[in-house]
Amino acid sequence: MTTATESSASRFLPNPKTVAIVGCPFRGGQSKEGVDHGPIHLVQAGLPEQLAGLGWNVHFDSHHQFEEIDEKDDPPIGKMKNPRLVSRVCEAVASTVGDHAKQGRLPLTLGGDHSLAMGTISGTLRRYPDACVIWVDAHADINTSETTDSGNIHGMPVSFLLGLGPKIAQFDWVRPILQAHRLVYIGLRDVDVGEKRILKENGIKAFSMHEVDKWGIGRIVEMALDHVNPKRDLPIHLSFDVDALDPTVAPSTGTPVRGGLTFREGHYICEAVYETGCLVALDIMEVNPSLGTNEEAVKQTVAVGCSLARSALGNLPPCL
Ligand SMILES: NC(=[NH2+])NCCC[C@H](N)C(=O)O
Ligand SMILES: [Mn+2]
Ligand SMILES: [Mn+2]
Repeated sequence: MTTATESSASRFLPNPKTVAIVGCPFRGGQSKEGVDHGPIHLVQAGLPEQLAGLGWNVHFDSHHQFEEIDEKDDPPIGKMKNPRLVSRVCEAVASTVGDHAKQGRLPLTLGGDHSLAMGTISGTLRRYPDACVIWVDAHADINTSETTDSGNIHGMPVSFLLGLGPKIAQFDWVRPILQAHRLVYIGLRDVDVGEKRILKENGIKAFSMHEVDKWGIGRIVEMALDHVNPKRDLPIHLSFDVDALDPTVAPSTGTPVRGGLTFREGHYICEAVYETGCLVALDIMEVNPSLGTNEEAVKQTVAVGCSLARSALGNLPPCL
């Protein structure tokens, strides 16, 4: 018989395990309204209580308060929209996430748009410099200020984390940087031309939906782990954009792309990462309760955000 404590062994977290929920009501990395309400809905749906039910000490006081910058004081830099705002918000998130990690807590960041991962991953790397990143997404989010078409910074956090593209003074704080071989993608299916070139030039490993179809999700997660964490002894930051899931599974998100992960494939990734005992930080991003055709779609997406987090934090299917 496996008890909750036995099955929750973690290589990096002190016992009893503590999760710090970092709610980030932020939308400045893209232009659609509503994604800033994502974290509020996830918490209202009972996520803190659900994690407590899995045996975690749950740290959650309130959502992150961000400074505001008037739009007229934040003109685009090149094509990049809201650059100063995004930079300052992510810098604040980096120190919050980094501090939680230094206190031995697992930061669970609720987005908000995916530009926030520039902050969350920077924070993780301050505590765990050898951490690897598993980025689950329909998109590569690796545009630079030069390759972006949209100008939305939620399509660029990875390039900043890797130190790619032109140096931009406002983002000087993004340190330490992530090494390309410590990053792996799962779920890609909408990658811009410039992004494809960047992935190739930097030898970044990516498992698109084509490979998921070909190998099945079990093999894919194994191959992804073999790439970034061959001995299963490095800390893992899992950054999960809910648009990695098929829009029939997670409809309420800003940039849905058909042909995505099934409900089980998405949850399997989270469960398998949990099982490594190496998870040190988790992001659940891009839940937008203002989008989706009806109330049911919103509820479903919020519920899926919560269940992905539960799976990554040890909620294995009942017979396991
Ligand atoms: N985090 C996301 N949902 N990113 C979508 C990015 C879409 C597109 N590649 C862009 O640069 O704008
Ligand atoms: Mn995406
Ligand atoms: Mn994303």
